[in-house]
Amino acid sequence: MARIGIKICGISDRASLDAAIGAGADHIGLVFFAKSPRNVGIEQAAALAHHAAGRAKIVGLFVDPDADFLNQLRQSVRLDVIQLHGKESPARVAQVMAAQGLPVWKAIGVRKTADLDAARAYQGVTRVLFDAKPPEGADLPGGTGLRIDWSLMAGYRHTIPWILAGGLDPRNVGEAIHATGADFVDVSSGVESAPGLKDAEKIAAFCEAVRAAG
Ligand SMILES: O=C(O)c1ccccc1NCC(=O)[C@H](O)[C@H](O)COP(=O)(O)O
Repeated sequence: MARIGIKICGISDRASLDAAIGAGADHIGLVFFAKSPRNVGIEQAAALAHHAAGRAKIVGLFVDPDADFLNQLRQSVRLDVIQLHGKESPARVAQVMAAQGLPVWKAIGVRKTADLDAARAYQGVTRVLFDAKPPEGADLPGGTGLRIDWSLMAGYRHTIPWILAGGLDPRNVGEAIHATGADFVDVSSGVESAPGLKDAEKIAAFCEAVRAAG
């Protein structure tokens, strides 16, 4: 089996960034969403992206961003991937891909099989990221620690490369990989000691568990 991709999302300080890369994460998520405890400012993000250059890819995570914000941010922050984690339509996702000229990942909230089918509308996107669907009216659309019912994904025929997210942690990620066949996993709150505070030991344990499962 090829190496399983790992994204550690919601990094906001240099020590956690080094811990994630040192543990073997290949993608680092920077959250640009003011309501999130993981939100990073433009200067902070620029410094983190610069520090990670050549060692890991930087995924900028946005919730229904407007074009001005994306354009302004990209003047300062070097991104490798844009992750759209809001209610972006397939047409809006295609627009962002064309305008920004970067790989785009679209997050899809999953509670039932029909939610997996919803991903088919996003053909052409670089990857879809299946995350647990938060309850209606929740403050955050992601980084919630909620988990997908992995049995929905067993044997599912995907038509777009995908990533498994939602409630993963060092203890359950091996089982999640075996249950779903994921070849790319994403984690945020499962490697934190408090919301927004990454824990280097948990990051290392998570990456080790992914390697063991692969
Ligand atoms: O992490 C956030 O705070 C966040 C805020 C708004 C939109 C998305 C957000 N995170 C997206 C991610 O890619 C998370 O890694 C993913 O939702 C999994 O989170 P978790 O269940 O905490 O591992």
